[in-house]
Amino acid sequence: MFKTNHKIVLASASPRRKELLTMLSLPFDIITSEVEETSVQATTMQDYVKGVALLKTRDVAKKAPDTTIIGADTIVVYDDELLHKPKNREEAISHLLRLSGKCHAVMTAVAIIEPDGHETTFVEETNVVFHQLSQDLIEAYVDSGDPFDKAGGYGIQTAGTLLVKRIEGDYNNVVGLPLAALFTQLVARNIIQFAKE
Ligand SMILES: Cc1cn([C@H]2C[C@H](O)[C@@H](COP(=O)(O)OP(=O)(O)OP(=O)(O)O)O2)c(=O)[nH]c1=O
Repeated sequence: MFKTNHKIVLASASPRRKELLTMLSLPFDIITSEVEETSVQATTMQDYVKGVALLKTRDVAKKAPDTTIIGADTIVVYDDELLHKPKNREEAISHLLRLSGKCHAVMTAVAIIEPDGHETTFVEETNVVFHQLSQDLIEAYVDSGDPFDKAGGYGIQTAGTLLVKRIEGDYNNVVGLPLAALFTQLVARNIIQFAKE
């Protein structure tokens, strides 16, 4: 469907991002970054998440010259607060209790760094409304182990889908990579083209 003459690297250890990028049917490698995400200072959540995505992507760009690097970061924001990946059972339960019956925002920032150093960043936002959750459902879900590697403490693509009443925006953005918006940027930057037969 598409073609590229760029060597593309995904700067992510997330299996979900790998799966989503695979949907473009273009070859890419994975190189993960080792940066400390907490070092980013920003005045808005959008700037914060962009800063983290850029930090990871720049770190990988240093290790992989002559390539186009794509990196991302996903945050869950409720009531102007960041709900990080839960560190333990209590924190996972507390995140889900807070989100129960309410609407929160999932923001994913994407950074693209081209071989000449050109940087593109953007943030995509999806609103997610949770059902009113019972304590039994919250505990059973937390005890499944699913929340711990995920921002906000749930995965919409796994059993966490049971928590979700509705969403407004791109589903893939919640999973970790707004593929349609990324595609638009890759075409606009002429990194990928339509492969006409
Ligand atoms: C809200 C939500 C988050 N997540 C995941 C997406 C991200 O992988 C993770 C947020 O953590 P990130 O720090 O964005 O990503 P990561 O640490 O998994 O991977 P890397 O930094 O190497 O790219 O939460 C889901 O899988 N489903 C969901 O519904």
